[in-house]
Amino acid sequence: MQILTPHVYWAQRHSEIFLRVDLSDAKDLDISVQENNTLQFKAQGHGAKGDNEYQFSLEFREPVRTEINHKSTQRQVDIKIRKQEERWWDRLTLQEKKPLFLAPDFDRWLDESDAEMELQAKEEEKINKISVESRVRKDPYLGLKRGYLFMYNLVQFLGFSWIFVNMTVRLFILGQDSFYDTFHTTADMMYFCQMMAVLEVINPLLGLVKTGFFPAMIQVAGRNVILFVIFGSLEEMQNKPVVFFVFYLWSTIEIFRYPFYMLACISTEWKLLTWLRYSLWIPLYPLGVLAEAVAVIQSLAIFDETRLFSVPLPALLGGSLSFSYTLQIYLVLMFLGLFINFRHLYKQRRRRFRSRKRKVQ
Ligand SMILES: CCCCCCCCCCCCC[C@@H](O)CC(=O)SCCNC(=O)CCNC(=O)[C@H](O)C(C)(C)COP(=O)(O)OP(=O)(O)OC[C@H]1O[C@@H](n2cnc3c(N)ncnc32)[C@H](O)[C@@H]1OP(=O)(O)O
Repeated sequence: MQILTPHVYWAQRHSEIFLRVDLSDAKDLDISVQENNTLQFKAQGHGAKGDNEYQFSLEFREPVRTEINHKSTQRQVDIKIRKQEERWWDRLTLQEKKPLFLAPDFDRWLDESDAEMELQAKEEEKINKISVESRVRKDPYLGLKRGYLFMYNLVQFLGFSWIFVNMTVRLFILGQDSFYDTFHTTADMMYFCQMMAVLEVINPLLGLVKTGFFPAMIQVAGRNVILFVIFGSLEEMQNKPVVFFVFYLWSTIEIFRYPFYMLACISTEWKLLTWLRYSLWIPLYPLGVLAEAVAVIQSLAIFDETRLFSVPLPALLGGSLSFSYTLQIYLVLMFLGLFINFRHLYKQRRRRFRSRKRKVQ
């Protein structure tokens, strides 16, 4: 009886061999690797010579493991065999002359260097997976932390947007007249947002964000002195145009900063928003500090006059020490704070754009 041989296609990787046997609807498969390192294949199926029994054997170039992985589909039989040693073979069979029924499987074919690159990519993928998994495992509260930060940023974004839109609309409708009652129309919301902002000092302490504690403290304390001490406690300050400029400058940066953080919480980035977050402060920060300094200077005479927060002194030293002296020291601190935070933001900007450039390369 004539022995029919199917067409067999092969490809290899460093650790395994793939065989594709061109036999459709194969049944009664008998596939094994014998002790002499030879693969024996026998099956009933539809091949080049119609429905028949087909068989072949292949003595491999180097030792292989005896366990075989195979899958029969409607079109073919796929066989995977592991090499004993992870090594690239220069041919499949021990005999130099290639059997006639054997051909390269070009769908799977890789030469040695491509296979090495594939191996490397797989290794890297494995390492990445392990590092992501270990990060998640290390921090079981990651979802909770991100959820909290997302909500915090959302609330701040809504608060500052309300202030910004309210002031802009009033500016368009009332023109310069809107400068004089900024405080009465927006102070409640600003109080709320700035009280919440205290969390921005606590968050880095709890390790929730990578922000430095000092820059955040300077920012929050600096604004709260202006809001609660200068504007909040002196009615005479509340209808001055400077309130408009201070609130407008604060809210302009925040309507970009908080959405940027919200996106960071869901590992998303919009390039334009990132650029605005890390660029707008360049003009806004000095202008903000200037407006705040004007507010402090305008308040000095009022504190002298009202003696609010003045420290009682022995009669010999002349009654009381006006709070305006403390504010004069604070004015110096403000410019020191401006310098520290300007440098911090400049570094953050460089880090951000440098790492983005590296990612693009
Ligand atoms: C007791 C005595 C006190 C004396 C103080 C006296 C000095 C007073 C001087 C005060 C001057 C203040 C003037 C100021 O009020 C004027 C103005 O504000 S004018 C308007 C313009 N202002 C600004 O542009 C400043 C805006 N503010 C800020 O940018 C921040 O508050 C600041 C702390 C200055 C810097 O932010 P940060 O360090 O957080 O930088 P990053 O945004 O790059 O964030 C670093 C990474 O942390 C992640 N992060 C941070 N916060 C969050 C959050 N809430 N949710 C999620 N993620 C967050 C962020 O994504 C970064 O991560 P990654 O590096 O992975 O991207």
